[in-house]
Amino acid sequence: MADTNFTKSTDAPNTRALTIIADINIASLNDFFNVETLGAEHAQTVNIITVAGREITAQLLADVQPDVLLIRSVTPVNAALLADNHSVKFVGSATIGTDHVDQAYLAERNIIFANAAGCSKHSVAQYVVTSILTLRPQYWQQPLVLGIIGLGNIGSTLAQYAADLGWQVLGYDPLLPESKFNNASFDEVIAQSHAISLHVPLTHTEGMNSSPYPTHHLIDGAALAAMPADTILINSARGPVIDAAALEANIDKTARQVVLDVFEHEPQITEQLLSKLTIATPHIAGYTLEGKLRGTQMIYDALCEQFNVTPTLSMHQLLPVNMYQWSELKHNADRLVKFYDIMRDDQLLRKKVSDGQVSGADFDQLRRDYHLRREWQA
Ligand SMILES: NC(=O)C1=CN([C@@H]2O[C@H](COP(=O)(O)OP(=O)(O)OC[C@H]3O[C@@H](n4cnc5c(N)ncnc54)[C@H](O)[C@@H]3O)[C@@H](O)[C@H]2O)C=CC1
Ligand SMILES: O=C(O)C(=O)[C@H](O)COP(=O)(O)O
Repeated sequence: MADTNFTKSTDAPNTRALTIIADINIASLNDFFNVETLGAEHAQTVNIITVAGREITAQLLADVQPDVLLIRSVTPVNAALLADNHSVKFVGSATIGTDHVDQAYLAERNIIFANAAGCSKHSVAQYVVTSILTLRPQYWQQPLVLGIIGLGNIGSTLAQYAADLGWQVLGYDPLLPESKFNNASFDEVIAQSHAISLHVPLTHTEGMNSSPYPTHHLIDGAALAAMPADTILINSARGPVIDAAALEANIDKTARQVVLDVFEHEPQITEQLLSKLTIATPHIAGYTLEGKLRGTQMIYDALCEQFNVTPTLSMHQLLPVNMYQWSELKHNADRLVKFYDIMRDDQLLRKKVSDGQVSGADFDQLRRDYHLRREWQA
């Protein structure tokens, strides 16, 4: 069994340097990971090497041999990444999704893994409410039937916002018991909703992330054909949950309004697909200050647990005052859609089209330079 003790036997206590390789897009890394916040008995110095998530490679991990790897969603963590590394004891992903991490392999290597479940659930749910009310302001006055596929942290948070707005929720989640919101079949959600929002993990029929209810291409040509043409479709889960080719064909036929924050072939997007979407954003549904800091906090807390130290930093010490209350916004049509100007994010993405596509580099740059918005307080 691999050694999970962070203190190497050759190091005298208190002379230990802790080396962390981290995705540069993790918020407030230096605030959360330093000698004071991790406990001086574990690290007299903390070296953080920040790298773009897509540039965290097997070679880098073999050369640096860090103790800790902190990632977001764009770094696949698997045997290929870690085969020549013998030092990593802890991998933290400051994200909700875990489809990029081979957790069985990490367990085999006795490497502790932590993610940030639920960290941006309000941010993503607020993105969805904002997109619907931006596209169809009439639903301030009229009840909307909102279909929600996946009723975990994000789906159930969205369902609560919908209920607060007087909307009807048709929810489908085969892995949860029936409930007030988990009240419909997949076919009913598809056929009877005015808007459908997807909040499932990316899973497959076999291999890593396999599930009895796989979500890869869950929305395929057949599902799209059964969906009324005026139903809005929103995907802020993972791109491959929708079959992109079938989606393009369906939009050509129905002129459906489609909102995508995630794309099957992310980070590239073709101009052809983009031109058919009503709202398109570069995977930023969860990018609020609160959502990102909560993600960092959660992996910091998990590392502290491994070190057996009490966390000393709370994200609330880093957050500016937040005066935005759902109890006020939900009664004020104008203020809610101005609170988050989703069309600005859409336009910034469209401006990046060049030679028939948005390149991966431009997509990533928009995300790196994103002005983190605020969450409204539920
Ligand atoms: N666009 C963005 O910025 C973000 C995207 N995400 C994505 O959203 C996904 C969902 O996030 P959470 O709600 O926090 O996850 P969660 O794990 O709390 O909930 C997911 C739910 O989906 C259900 N589910 C699984 N397979 C299903 C199927 N075939 N049909 C219907 N329901 C199914 C599960 O039972 C679970 O209740 C994440 O896995 C991630 O990929 C998460 C955060 C930010
Ligand atoms: O939490 C998740 O899951 C997400 O999709 C993130 O919000 C986006 O993560 P990054 O792509 O910034 O790693």
